[in-house]
Amino acid sequence: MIAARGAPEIEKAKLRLEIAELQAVLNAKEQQLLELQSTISTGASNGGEPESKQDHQKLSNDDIARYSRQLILPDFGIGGQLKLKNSAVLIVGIGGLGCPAAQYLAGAGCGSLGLVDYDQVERSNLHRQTLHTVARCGLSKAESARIALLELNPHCHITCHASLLNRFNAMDIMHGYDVVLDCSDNVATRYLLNDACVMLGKPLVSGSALKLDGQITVYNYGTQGPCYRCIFPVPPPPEAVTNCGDGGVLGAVTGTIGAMQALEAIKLIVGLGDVLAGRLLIFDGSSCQFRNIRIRSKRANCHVCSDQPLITQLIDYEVFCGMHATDKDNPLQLLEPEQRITVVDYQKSLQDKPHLLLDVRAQAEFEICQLPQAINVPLAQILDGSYLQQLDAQFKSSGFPIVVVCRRGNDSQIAVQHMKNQFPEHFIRDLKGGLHAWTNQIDENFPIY
Ligand SMILES: Nc1ncnc2c1ncn2[C@@H]1O[C@H](COP(=O)(O)OP(=O)(O)OP(=O)(O)O)[C@@H](O)[C@H]1O
Ligand SMILES: [Zn+2]
Repeated sequence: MIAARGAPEIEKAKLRLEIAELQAVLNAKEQQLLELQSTISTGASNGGEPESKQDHQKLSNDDIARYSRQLILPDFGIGGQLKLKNSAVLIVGIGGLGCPAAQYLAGAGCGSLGLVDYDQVERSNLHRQTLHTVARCGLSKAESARIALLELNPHCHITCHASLLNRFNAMDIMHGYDVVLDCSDNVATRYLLNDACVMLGKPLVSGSALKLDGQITVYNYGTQGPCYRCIFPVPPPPEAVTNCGDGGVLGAVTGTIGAMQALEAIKLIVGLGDVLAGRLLIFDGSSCQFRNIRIRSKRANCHVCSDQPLITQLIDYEVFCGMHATDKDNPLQLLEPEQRITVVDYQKSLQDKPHLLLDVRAQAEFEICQLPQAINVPLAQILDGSYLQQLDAQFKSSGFPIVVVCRRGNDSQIAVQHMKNQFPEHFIRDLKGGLHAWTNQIDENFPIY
């Protein structure tokens, strides 16, 4: 069943990745060299930290030529450019938001950028994560972004943190930066960044995007600016949260919000315009409308930013939110092992026999790819009972075994659990690991998304 992909293609991809990895090592060495050179000239070491304590007093001729179009802006000028050159910005998440944000900050001449991401580049990132490339699939996102950013602006000092930001490393990583950008994709990281920014007294430029919609605001700005907890004292229930991997997103939407995050960071550093604090900008990409809504000011009894905070050190945010901070290896474990069937067992013992294969993904996903014989019944129709009424009639006549499949084997478990309540005696199994397991274990030519 498994068809081998062309050997030269695999060889080519391997070589491209090897080149990218070597380039990442080379960049890290060049960065070390620059740091050593600056240690020799200043007599002090910054231990690989951002050069936030830099005090450039002058622009070079290269700076003047490079930044000329923004230098002539009356409210920006030499003073603004020098502030940017002496600034350090930390970007958490080098994905759909973090890539454009980093690109505009490096391009504008931000002196130091810190890039935090635990993940590696995947093909499904490329439509929106504009700093990564085909050749760098498999490379750490932080390293991949550094390669692209140094090509754009070799004067930018870039520090890569290719690890998960958590309560143990956050204060250490964040303390040297002037502004933090939340370009992450999960609630646990949002609370972590908020609390750490409040404790460290740093503004947090927070962005999010899903489907065709986006939002951006600045938390913890000045004495009156609310923090994330002032607005959301308690996390949402896990089932109310959707990420881009499940809900989908258009790259131009993350690009819009990421670029605006860079703009707010530049305004904060330079002292330009009205910072988007105490307001939330909502972007509706489908009607192309921006709405600016006022959000509440600081909450007098906020657990972290009030005068008598209850939270004075970082907590376990995954436990607090009941959600993971990573989307890696977090499969739902809802069913007992005997209520599930592996792709190998399904293929061997059931696929060629009469059975009902229900695919519970949304119709748009079913149209991308489907297993032979699969019938599309989106999860919502199973949960609202509308499909089960039909099924009841079919059961009485056929009694066929039922297998339920989805993309990764999470929704299929929810469907099986629901159906089992109605038909406890019937053979109903969830296809363990879903279509991803099918591609990985049965047919590598089956599309993966
Ligand atoms: N606590 C964290 N520490 C480091 N990186 C984080 C943390 N939380 C989220 N991220 C990173 O933030 C980025 C969010 O970007 P985005 O949602 O566009 O990417 P993605 O996870 O690659 O998307 P997809 O869901 O399509 O796979 C990801 O690259 C993710 O690895
Ligand atoms: Zn608060």
